[in-house]
Amino acid sequence: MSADVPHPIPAPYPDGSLAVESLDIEAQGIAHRADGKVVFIEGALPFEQVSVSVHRKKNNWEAATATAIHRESSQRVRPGCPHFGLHAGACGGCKMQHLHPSAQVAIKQRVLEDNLWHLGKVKAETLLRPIEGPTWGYRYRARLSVRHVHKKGVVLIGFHERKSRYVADMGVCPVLPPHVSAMLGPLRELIFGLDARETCPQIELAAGDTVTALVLRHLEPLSEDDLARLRAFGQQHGVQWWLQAKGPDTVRLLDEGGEPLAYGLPEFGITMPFKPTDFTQVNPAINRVLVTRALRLLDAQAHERVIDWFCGLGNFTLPIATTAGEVLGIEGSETLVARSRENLQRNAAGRARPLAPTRFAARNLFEMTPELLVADGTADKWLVDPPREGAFALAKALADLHQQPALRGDWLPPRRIVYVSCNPATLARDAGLLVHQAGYRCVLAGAVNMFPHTAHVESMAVFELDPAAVPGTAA
Ligand SMILES: C[S@@+](CC[C@H](N)C(=O)[O-])C[C@H]1O[C@@H](n2cnc3c(N)ncnc32)[C@H](O)[C@@H]1O
Ligand code: SF4
Repeated sequence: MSADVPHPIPAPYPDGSLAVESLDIEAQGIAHRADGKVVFIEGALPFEQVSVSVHRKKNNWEAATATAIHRESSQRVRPGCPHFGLHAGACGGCKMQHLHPSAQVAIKQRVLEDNLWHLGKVKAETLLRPIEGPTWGYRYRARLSVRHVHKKGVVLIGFHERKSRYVADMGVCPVLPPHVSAMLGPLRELIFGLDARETCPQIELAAGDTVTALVLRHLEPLSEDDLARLRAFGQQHGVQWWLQAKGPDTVRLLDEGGEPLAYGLPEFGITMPFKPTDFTQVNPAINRVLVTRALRLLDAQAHERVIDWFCGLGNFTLPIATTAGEVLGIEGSETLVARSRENLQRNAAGRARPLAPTRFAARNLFEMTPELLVADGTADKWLVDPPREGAFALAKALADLHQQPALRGDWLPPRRIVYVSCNPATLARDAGLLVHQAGYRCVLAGAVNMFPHTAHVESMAVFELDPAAVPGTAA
């Protein structure tokens, strides 16, 4: 737990109730006792006066739950989902539905700034306006657990309950697309009616712009009757069934044919077909804004070479190829690299302005070295979009090359880096390396509300090379 405490600290009230000062990213209110002890309070919001019940005590902090709210925050709103709450059995999928969405975004922005400063000793010169989108019906990807509860004679399909491995009893889920939320009841009935209802532990949702795919994980072969039940459900609800017998490589379509799963980036005239287990961004509306903003910040020119690190299936690479002179996309998964090559071919045809020459390569980027970086060649600009672990080896190789010019030869570092992050802690760590050891300035940073109502913080930051740091790199 960490507390970001503004000063002066409001005193507790004489009746023992507490004055809530701020909120942490787990949506716990933060207050102080008279002796300075920090209290993390579930269900409390900043500027509220609350009574609490303490359930954990340490020397310098306590964990508590709000039992009464004596003065309510103007940012408190009615949760939009009946399964949201603090009680046992409440769904653990969302943490902040009781807080106005704009206040949620403000917290995420502050978490980003705090991380940059505390972990990287970096302060962005300018803060980007946070990227916001729809707060409901946004979640086009989800992994739902399935349990047959004998005692109750039901099948549950949902996220886990708060702080528990039990599956929440979810009748609806307003963060899922409305047609998927409406399908949860019939889906429970379908699985309950399967011969294999004991051996299907998970359903994965992957929705594209027009196709909704469900991947059924099954531990035993499915009977012909079960396959017929799945087909009938698919036809009735407009669902494309995929089956997964073992690992992700075993995923296959139940019935070949039909429209491919795909999402569009219409601003760039690009369509991206994908398989339901490929990495795609969870929130397609935010993804469109994210890609457009990243491209605007990158500002790739026709004479420039750009490298897209951790490129996935080419979500940024192909849009970059609409303006840049040459693009290289590098990614760890061979499957995604193969898919990105197919997507390049598919999108290259029939364009008024041809896509720039674009290559893809598969490589483990956690093992990047200065030598490998030099071998990838000079690029004017980089787009970096790593997984939660961040891009430490990449930033470290850049720092090593900065500090040991003899390793560089003719190679030059990128003048600009647009870094898209799904973990502010690793972004801050990498930003610290870039700014303090590789000759960059952090010129912009801002939060991206990819997952409204959750504690998840996406963000982006832009780094500019100080031309004085490396001769020959002025724009
Ligand atoms: C946040 S996703 C971004 C993908 C893509 N830029 C997009 O927007 O869809 C991170 C990507 O990093 C890839 N990845 C994870 N670990 C990796 C590694 N060690 N080396 C290279 N790529 C890796 C994942 O396969 C995934 O495609
Ligand atoms: S994940 Fe869905 S069901 Fe769970 S609280 Fe959020 S909106 Fe409700």
